[in-house]
Amino acid sequence: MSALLRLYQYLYPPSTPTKVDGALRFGILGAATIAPPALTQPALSHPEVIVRAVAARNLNKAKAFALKHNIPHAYGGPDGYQDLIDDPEIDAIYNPLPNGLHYEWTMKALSAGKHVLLEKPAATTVTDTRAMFALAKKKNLVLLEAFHYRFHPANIRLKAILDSGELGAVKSVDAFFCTPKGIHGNDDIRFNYALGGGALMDTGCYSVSAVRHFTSNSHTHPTQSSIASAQSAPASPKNSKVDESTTAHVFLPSTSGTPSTNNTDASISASITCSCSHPWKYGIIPLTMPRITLELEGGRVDLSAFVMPTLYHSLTVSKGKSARTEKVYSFADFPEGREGRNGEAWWTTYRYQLEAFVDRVKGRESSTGVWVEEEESVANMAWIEAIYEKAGLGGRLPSTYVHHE
Ligand SMILES: NC(=O)C1=CN([C@@H]2O[C@H](COP(=O)(O)OP(=O)(O)OC[C@H]3O[C@@H](n4cnc5c(N)ncnc54)[C@H](OP(=O)(O)O)[C@@H]3O)[C@@H](O)[C@H]2O)C=CC1
Ligand SMILES: O=C1OC[C@@H](O)[C@H](O)[C@H]1O
Repeated sequence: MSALLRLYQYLYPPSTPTKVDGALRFGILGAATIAPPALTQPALSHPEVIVRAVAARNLNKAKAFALKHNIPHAYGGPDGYQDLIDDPEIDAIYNPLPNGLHYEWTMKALSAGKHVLLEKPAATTVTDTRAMFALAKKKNLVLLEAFHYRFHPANIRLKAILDSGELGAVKSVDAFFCTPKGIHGNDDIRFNYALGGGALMDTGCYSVSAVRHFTSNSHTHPTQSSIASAQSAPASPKNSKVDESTTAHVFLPSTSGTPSTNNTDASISASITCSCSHPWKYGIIPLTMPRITLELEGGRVDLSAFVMPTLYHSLTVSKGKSARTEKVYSFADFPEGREGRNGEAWWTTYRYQLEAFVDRVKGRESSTGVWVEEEESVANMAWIEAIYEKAGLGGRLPSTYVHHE
């Protein structure tokens, strides 16, 4: 299937099934740019998902968004977000608010008994991240940090290749994800410190997540010696705590789950590059596509477009002079076949993620076999905090919201 056909089928899903009884009814907090690709579009092809309402600070904005995306209810005004959360016909909240508001509104949603699909990065601090998961646990609710890339078969296949031992132990990893200069305006949430902005928070959180996941260090926290170096370029002198770009070189233990105590030969060397304002090559070519490369004892693996593999990606395994390239758009592309796993080649990372989220809420085993656990979200935040400290920018502002349960 070609990239064009996948794009067409993404835009016009070949099946838009009738919603079943007991479908999960979502409410969206904010008429955010990411909400259509991450939720309303994937919901079209999911028989168990209904997007019931959207809330925006301005009611007219909410109504326009609702009309455009075929959402039956809109909330607005100063109480709009809370009204949406309190709607008894809503079971789950999608939270794509600015990072600095993730904690407050996730706590409020959980408090009201709603499951939460929470945009990345989970919050601005480790403490706030832990508190959200503690409340979810207490309330027996599902809370997922939306690291959508993890649910796509291309990334699942990459992890399977690494875990198979075919190439031996990982020696180093390099993860890159940037957005081109000018894509985000100066008033974008990404350049706002009070709202949890910064490149490491934005695209960098994927690279931090990916280097940890693919080296089997999902639960590993940083130690004093694990960040070898980190440099951040502030967005502007006025905006000196917001990084326009960050590069970091870190060490991860070569065995899963054992925190690194020093940068020994046994450590995996990882490099992370992110930017919200990456220069265009020759002024016209945006060299910003996400990519991850792992060097192992017996070869090398490259996955292009690891954050957005649906339209096109390339998973290349090189051993000495030989190389093979795999394309893994659905589980049917796995060498062993799909083995009862759901998915179509045109499904985006968000669609696979939605499948897993619904499975989890319904108490079913995930058909993607993937989940982003609480401890992974907490550890990711810890690495982000530690890299910012090393780069001299200090941590992000904790939320000022005080939750009373
Ligand atoms: N999973 C993914 O691929 C992506 C995830 N993201 C994540 O999603 C979140 C939103 O990103 P994005 O959609 O690009 O951002 P937008 O700026 O488009 O949306 C943010 C929403 O937050 C609301 N909001 C509430 N308070 C404020 C405030 N004080 N200032 C600005 N906005 C406010 C606005 O809602 P209202 O409509 O009420 O005015 C707005 O719609 C971030 O956490 C980001 O990291 C972003 C892009 C891709
Ligand atoms: O999560 C994201 O993915 C896509 C990027 O363009 C965006 O800046 C980031 O928020």
